[in-house]
Amino acid sequence: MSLDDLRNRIDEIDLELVKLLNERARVVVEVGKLKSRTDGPIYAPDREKQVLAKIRRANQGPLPDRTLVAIWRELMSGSFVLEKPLRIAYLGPAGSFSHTAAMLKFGQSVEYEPLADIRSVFDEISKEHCDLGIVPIENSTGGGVIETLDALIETDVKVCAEVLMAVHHNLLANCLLEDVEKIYSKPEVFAQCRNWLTATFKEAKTIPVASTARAAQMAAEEPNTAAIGSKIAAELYGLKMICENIEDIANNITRFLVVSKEDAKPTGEDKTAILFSTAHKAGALADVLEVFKKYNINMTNIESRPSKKRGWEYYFFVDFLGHHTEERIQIGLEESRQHCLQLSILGSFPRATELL
Ligand SMILES: O=C(O)C(=O)C[C@]1(C(=O)O)C=C[C@H](O)C=C1
Repeated sequence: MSLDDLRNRIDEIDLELVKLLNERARVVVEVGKLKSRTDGPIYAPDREKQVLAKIRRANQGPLPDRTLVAIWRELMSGSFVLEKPLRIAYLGPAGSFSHTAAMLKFGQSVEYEPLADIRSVFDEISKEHCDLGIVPIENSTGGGVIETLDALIETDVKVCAEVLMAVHHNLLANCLLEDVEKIYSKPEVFAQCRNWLTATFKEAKTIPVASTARAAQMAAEEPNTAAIGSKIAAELYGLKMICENIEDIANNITRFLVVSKEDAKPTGEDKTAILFSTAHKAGALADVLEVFKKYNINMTNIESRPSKKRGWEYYFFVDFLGHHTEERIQIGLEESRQHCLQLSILGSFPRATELL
């Protein structure tokens, strides 16, 4: 076949695809009507997981799964607009890693709300000004994100999904490396680039700010100043990437949580996040973990934060495999409660198994 023949065939297929996509969209409109009658949440993380798993199973190539998943994510982004335009809050300004994670997860068709700090993301959900929020919770090099952990203690939002994203840091500036006197970034990012920073600079001052995108914005306005952030932030704020991939560990992954007023329905491959506090006495945490062992509750993360109410009392954050509606987990959590001052379920959500 000639090039023209092949292109004619592509044109025919494209027209069929447009028809099919709109046929799908008309069904989505019906789903939206049903949900508005039952007041159900628009974002259905369990169904999203099912749809993407079905697409992967059906794929016989030559397109890679990754391409089809990206297309279907964009389709579902369009579905939100047809059902109810979603507003998604993230730690801004535009160009932050949270922004990139949000765009990869929820696509181009939804509305995004950049906020000045992580706590504001939680507050916007609590006040129902936004439908969903996306916040970093832990990084494979730097560990837990304190602002997110504290906001989970202090607000009533639920966790409905998680997202894993590879994060690469770059030194962004409009001056030469040897002229850099000040570096702005998020404290967690300095921690992820600690060895590189000590090896590269003797004198440059590191100054913590709320986000990497804010750092880039500020660096663009001040002489002899750099920021550590993403390639996207460099492009948005007119900075050059003077050193690339400066993270100490190349495989640097951040886990984000999607927060909302409701958690997710079971998918068969879920995680649950809980928060509990124990009294300051010997073996208090061990007693809770003993119950987890008894009910085969398999933990995937544990973090602690001071209670800020009494000295040496802590809140513990635990993630484990399974959904809180499973009987084994319900019984296990009830028994755990007896060893806690307080225990709350932050939410169950589909387990993320791939990078975005
Ligand atoms: O099935 C739903 O609940 C939908 O909202 C439809 C749909 C889709 O386009 O397939 C949209 C977004 C996701 O939340 C999951 C599914």
